[in-house]
Amino acid sequence: MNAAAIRIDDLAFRWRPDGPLCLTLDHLAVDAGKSLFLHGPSGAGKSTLLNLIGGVLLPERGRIEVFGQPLGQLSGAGRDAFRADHLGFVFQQFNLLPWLSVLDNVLLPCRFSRRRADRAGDPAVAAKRLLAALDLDATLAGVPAAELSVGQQQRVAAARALIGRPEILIADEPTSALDTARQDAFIDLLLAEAKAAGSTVVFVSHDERLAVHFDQKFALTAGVQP
Ligand SMILES: Nc1ncnc2c1ncn2[C@@H]1O[C@H](COP(=O)(O)OP(=O)(O)OP(=O)(O)O)[C@@H](O)[C@H]1O
Repeated sequence: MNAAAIRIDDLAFRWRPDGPLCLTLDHLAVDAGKSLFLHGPSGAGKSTLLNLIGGVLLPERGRIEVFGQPLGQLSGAGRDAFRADHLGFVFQQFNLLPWLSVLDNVLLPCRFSRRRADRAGDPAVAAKRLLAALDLDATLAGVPAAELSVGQQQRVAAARALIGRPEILIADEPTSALDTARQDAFIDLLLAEAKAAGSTVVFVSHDERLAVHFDQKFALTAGVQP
């Protein structure tokens, strides 16, 4: 059995057909249930690579498989459904819907994916459990996301990414707004919940100090050859 959750071979990506190469990568594999720390300087292509793994972007060359599914073999709609079913995202700016309550933000993936809703069991119960596990006060569940502090938004974004136990959890610099002690505490909570959910983690940061929390690390370097 192929235990790789993510497998990338011979990848090349450019934003415009006549533009420079943005990213090249010979090989990267992450085993199921493991955590990968992806680092590199600003502009090295970290967010671009996450979008390739999520099937939001397609490479010019190469192969990306997620749990044995080559993303390039799926249609656009197929990749959207695959992403909703199997991947949870924590974005750098969290991307919460400000007018929705904390609880409704966490429940969003269950609206877009029947599979995520089924795997959550009772989604509202699962959402409240995740919020508690991520140290968010239960009294905030009904509060609009717009009224939260940055640290609270981050925990809601993490709960939203984890609901319905996605096979892959992707986090793009989710700690950059926090001080060092709170970064470490948040990463520990995130990894503990990902482990409980059985999720494979890809975590991006330019701050290599954070690598100690993860099973595996991979560096992207800026400036690939055209
Ligand atoms: N939508 C886009 N269209 C064209 N070029 C883009 C687009 N998004 C990013 N780029 C370019 O691709 C390169 C890689 O960007 P990317 O955001 O992936 O880097 P990063 O390593 O995540 O950087 P950071 O740490 O600053 O977030 C940069 O040169 C950037 O200017």
